[in-house]
Amino acid sequence: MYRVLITDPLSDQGIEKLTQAPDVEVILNTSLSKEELLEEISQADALLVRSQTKVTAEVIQAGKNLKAIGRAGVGVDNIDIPAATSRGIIVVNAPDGNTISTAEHTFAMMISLARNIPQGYRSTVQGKWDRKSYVGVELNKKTLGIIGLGRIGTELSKRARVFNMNVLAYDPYLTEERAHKIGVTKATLDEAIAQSDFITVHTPLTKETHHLISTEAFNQMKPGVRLINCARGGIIDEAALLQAIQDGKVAGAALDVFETEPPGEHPLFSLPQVIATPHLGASTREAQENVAIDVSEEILHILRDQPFKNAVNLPSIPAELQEKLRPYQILAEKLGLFAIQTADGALDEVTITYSGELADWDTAPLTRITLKGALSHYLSDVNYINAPHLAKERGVRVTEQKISKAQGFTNLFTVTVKTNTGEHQVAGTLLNGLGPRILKIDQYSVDILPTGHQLLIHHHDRPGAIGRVGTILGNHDVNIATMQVGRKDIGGQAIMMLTVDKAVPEELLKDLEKLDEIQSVTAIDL
Ligand SMILES: NC(=O)c1ccc[n+]([C@@H]2O[C@H](COP(=O)([O-])OP(=O)(O)OC[C@H]3O[C@@H](n4cnc5c(N)ncnc54)[C@H](O)[C@@H]3O)[C@@H](O)[C@H]2O)c1
Ligand SMILES: O=C(O)CC[C@@H](O)C(=O)O
Repeated sequence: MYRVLITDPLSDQGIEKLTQAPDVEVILNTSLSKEELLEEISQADALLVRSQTKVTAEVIQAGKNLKAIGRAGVGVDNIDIPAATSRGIIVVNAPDGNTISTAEHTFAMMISLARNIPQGYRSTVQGKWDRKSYVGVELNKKTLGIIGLGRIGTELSKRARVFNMNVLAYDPYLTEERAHKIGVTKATLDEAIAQSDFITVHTPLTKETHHLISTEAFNQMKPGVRLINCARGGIIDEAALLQAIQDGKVAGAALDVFETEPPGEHPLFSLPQVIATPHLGASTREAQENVAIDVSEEILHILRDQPFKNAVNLPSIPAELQEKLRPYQILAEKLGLFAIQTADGALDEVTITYSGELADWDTAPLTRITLKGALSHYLSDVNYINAPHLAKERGVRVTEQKISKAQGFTNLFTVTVKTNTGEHQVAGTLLNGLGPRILKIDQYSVDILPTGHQLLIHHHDRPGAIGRVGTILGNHDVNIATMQVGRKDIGGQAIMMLTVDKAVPEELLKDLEKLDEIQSVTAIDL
């Protein structure tokens, strides 16, 4: 039974997938103290939040069984992603479900700002009939600068065009072709800032976007410009905005998000030109249901080891590629684990060479899995999420190579591990209908199923060597399931590769090493 802890209010219908799943126990508690959260998370397999719960490194550390953190929404700034990644916990969000709601809210904020609707409402319900103070401006023929033309920015641009606005869009990833298709003018940041009557930001909050709109930007703006932020507090510098409104440069601002939330008695609220909502962008019945459904499905898929798509701390893999790569996963992991066990010393480098059809695909997911296989020999808490991070932390270089020819096979997968004592290579393939096989250990050809307990013996090719090895295994009551021998030259260097029915005891290895013709013996567990 998987325990899924939900600590922020989510739509009841949205989480039905979880509450009705026979293999899931949902613990719903939206008023946990920090201590209670640390206690509850220690039992949970997954955590589901909106933006209220701060999923800090301490919380993540306490989640001993935690496999996934789901964010019902887009922004994951309340989750310590590096801490989750280094613990191998998958973080998923629901990036699509609240796009329309947030674009509509932004549009509502822009119209409210243009027409002083909140100010007019307040005055009217106070019994006044003040029509002079609230003269607004039309959106028609005005220029709207959109900073960040992602999902929400794009939806907003469609609505702005219907209102006959000229849309200037700045986004480092925006191409002329896409701008043309959407019907906006691609602009530089300076152009969007200097030429717009309304400016709205729709980027994530990052190092680059923190205070992207600050004093320098306000200085470049048209007098009478109006600003909207329904993305993240901190993209607009609030102190600089306050000054720009007081200086008369900015005619108004509509804010749904703040540098600190809740903002309390913010100095901006004393200005009549500022309108505000309490982070309501995604607060619609539809959006909340959508994001809760999306993230619940993702959590279920992760827990059940099924494909999922919205991981924030993993590169996204198209479903078609996932299907192609799936059969190679066992081969990748086993080759990594096999290769590392053939090597002594501290691991410096892992090189994965993809040949044949593999060379044409994005093999990054397989590289992660191979690395997971290799590192799991040393580390207990490694998985394919944290494997690259753990390798980097330990100074292990990881490289991929691609070769179109696969030596007569449809595909060939070679793992080379370099340690401070030498270099070892193991190659394998996926045989159609037969599954994974190890085909080469260093320069020796073999044909082994990558599973179970193996013994790799380097020896001199001498008569009787195989018999003596067999006798020692028999003396230790270890049954040989399969045996293969490979050699370079008659009477030269050779290997024996044995699959045995149980783990090889240490004394057996010592007895084998005593034989004259044996150079090295390695027990390999796959
Ligand atoms: N107010 C709310 O309730 C609410 C609801 C949903 C989303 N959001 C926030 O809205 C923002 C946008 O969400 P989205 O779903 O459109 O995200 P998105 O990822 O689809 O779009 C973000 C865009 O910003 C662009 N970008 C990144 N850095 C940039 C930079 N330095 N300059 C210009 N553009 C840059 C990216 O290229 C991308 O196109 C996020 O911050 C999200 O957290 C707020
Ligand atoms: O949960 C919310 O209401 C806020 C969501 C929003 O900020 C997001 O990033 O998706």
